[in-house]
Amino acid sequence: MSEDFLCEANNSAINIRSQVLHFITTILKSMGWKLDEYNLIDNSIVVDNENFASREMVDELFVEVTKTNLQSVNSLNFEQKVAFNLIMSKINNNESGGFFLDGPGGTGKTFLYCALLATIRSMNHVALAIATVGIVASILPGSCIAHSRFKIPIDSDDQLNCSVSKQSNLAELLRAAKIIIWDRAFMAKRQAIEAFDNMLRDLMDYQLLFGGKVVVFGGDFHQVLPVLPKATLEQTKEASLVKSKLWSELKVLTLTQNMRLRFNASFTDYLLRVGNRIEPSITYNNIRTPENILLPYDNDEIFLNKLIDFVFPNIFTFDANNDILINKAILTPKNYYVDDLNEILIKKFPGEKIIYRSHDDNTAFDSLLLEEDFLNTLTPNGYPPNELVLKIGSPITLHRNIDPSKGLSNGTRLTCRTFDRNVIDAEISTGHHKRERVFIPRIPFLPNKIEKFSFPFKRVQFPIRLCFAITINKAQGKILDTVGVYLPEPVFSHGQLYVALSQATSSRSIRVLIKLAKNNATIMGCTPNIICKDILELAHPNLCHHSYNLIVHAFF
Ligand SMILES: Nc1ncnc2c1ncn2[C@@H]1O[C@H](COP(=O)(O)OP(=O)(O)OP(=O)(O)O)[C@@H](O)[C@H]1O
Repeated sequence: MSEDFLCEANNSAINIRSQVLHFITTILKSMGWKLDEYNLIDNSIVVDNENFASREMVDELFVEVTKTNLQSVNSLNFEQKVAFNLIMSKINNNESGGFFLDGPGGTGKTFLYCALLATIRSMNHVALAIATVGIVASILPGSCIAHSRFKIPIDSDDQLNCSVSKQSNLAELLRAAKIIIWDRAFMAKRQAIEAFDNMLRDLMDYQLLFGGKVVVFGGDFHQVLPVLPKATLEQTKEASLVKSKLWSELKVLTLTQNMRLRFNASFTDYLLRVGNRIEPSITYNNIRTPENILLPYDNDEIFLNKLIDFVFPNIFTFDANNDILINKAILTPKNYYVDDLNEILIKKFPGEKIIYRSHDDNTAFDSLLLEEDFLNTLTPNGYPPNELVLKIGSPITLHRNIDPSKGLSNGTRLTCRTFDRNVIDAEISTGHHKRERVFIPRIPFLPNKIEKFSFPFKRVQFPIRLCFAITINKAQGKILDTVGVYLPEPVFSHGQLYVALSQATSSRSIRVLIKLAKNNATIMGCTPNIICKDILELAHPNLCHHSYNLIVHAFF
C-alpha cells in the first residue's frame, strides 16, 4: 500500500506512513474497530483515532441524496404517507419517538425508509440507517450493520453492551442524529436492542426511551427470528424483540398493501395465510403448495434438473459477462443442500474451473495435533469450504464484513471476474456499489465463542461461497427475479417457508420442489409450515387472524 502512496510526487516517508495508517484506520473504522486494538505497530507511532473519527460525521453528511428517493415522497401510498407524516412531525417538532414499522415483505418498508432518509438528509440533518443483516445494509443508502455500528459483540451470549465511549466521535455522531432507522430489527436479539437503548440514554444523559431520539425499527414478524446457534425454539422466542420490555413502548405503524406483488393479489393472500398460519393444514402442520408453483416430485435426478432448468435455463451455454444470474437462486433450508446444489451447478456452468484450497491448522487451540487432511474434511458453521471451485462469471456471496462502507458486507452478492493466486477480482452485483470492482483477500476464520467446536481450528480461505443456491435464512432481504425452493427436508424454524415463498416477485417466477419422505409419510406437494403463533400474537395483540381482512381467492 505504501508503494501506491510513494507514486505521488514528492511524498515524504512521514507522509506516506501517515497516509497508510489513515487508510487502514478508515477501513477498520467502517467495521467498528480501531487500529490500536491490534498491537500491529510500534508504540512509538501514535495513531490519533480521534482525528480520523471525524470522518464518520463527514461520511454521513455526504451520503448522496438521490432525486428518485426525494421524489418518492410524492408516490407514497396512504399507509406509508400516514407513517411518514407521523415520523416527520416528531422530527420537525424536536420530539422523541420510538416506532416499529411492521409490514409483510413487499409492503414498501424500504421505500419508506429511503423517502425518510432522503427528506431528513436534504435538510442537512444526520439520519443514520442500519440493518441487522449485511445484505439489507447494502440496499439502504449510507447504511451500516447494527453490530459494527454500535459495537455490540456478536459472539457473546452474556448481557450485551455497546462499547461506545461518551467522548468518541461515534458518540458525537449519535448525539447529532435526528433519526435512527434500524431495518430487520426482529432478526436482532432483544438484548442487543436493549443495549442500544441503554447506550443512547447514557450518551444523551437523558433517561427517556432511546435518550429522547426518534428511532424507527422495521421488520416483519412472519419472517425468521434471531438466529442463535444451537438454541431451542423457546430460547429463540425469548430473544425476540416482542419479548422485550421496550416493545410496549414502541408505536407500531402497520403497512399492509403489498407493493411488490400488487398485481398478483391471490399470491399475496396465499403468502399472508402462510405467514399467519391460517392456510388450512392437510395433516398436522402440513399445508398444500398451490399446483401452479409446484414441481411434482418424480425421481431424484429428474426432479432436481427440472428445478435447475426453471431457475437457470440454458446454464451450459451461459455468457459469463451477463450478470442476470445474480437475481436468481435456489433456496433450501440447510447448508448441506446448498453445497450439493452449488457443486452440481458449477459443473454445468461453462468455463474453466479454478480450485482454491484452504490452509487449516489447529496448533493454536489444542495440544492434540490433528492432521490437516482431517481438518480439511470439516466445515464448521460460519467457515467457508476447504475447497472452493469457481469459474469466471460465477455468482458468489461474501461471508464476512470486509468493508461495509464500500458495499462489502456479509451477504453481498458478487460475480467472479478474474482469479489471482492470493486475491479474487470480483464485481459487486447488488446495492449502491453495483458494478464496482473489488479484490477479495484470503482471511483467517477462527472458532466462534458461542459454538463449541469439537475440533477448534483456524482456516485461511477466501470468505466467499458460490450462490447459485443459498439457505432460506440468507435469502431474507434479497429481491430475486426467479426463485426455486428446494425442500429435500422440511423447514425447521419460524417463518422459513414464508420467507422462501415471498422472495419471488410473482407466482410465475417461483417453483417449489418438495421431496417425498422415504416412508411415504408425506403427501405430494404438502410440507410443514412452522409459525410461532405466540410471537405473532405478541406482535399484533389486537389482530386476531380473522381480522387480517384477507380476500381469500380460490387460488389462481
Ligand atoms: N409507494 C410506492 N410506489 C411505488 N412503488 C413502491 C411503493 N412502495 C414500494 N414500492 C415498490 O415495491 C417493491 C417492494 O417494496 P420494498 O422493497 O420497499 O418492500 P419491503 O417491505 O422493504 O420488502 P422486504 O421486507 O421484502 O424487504 C419495491 O420494488 C418498491 O420500489
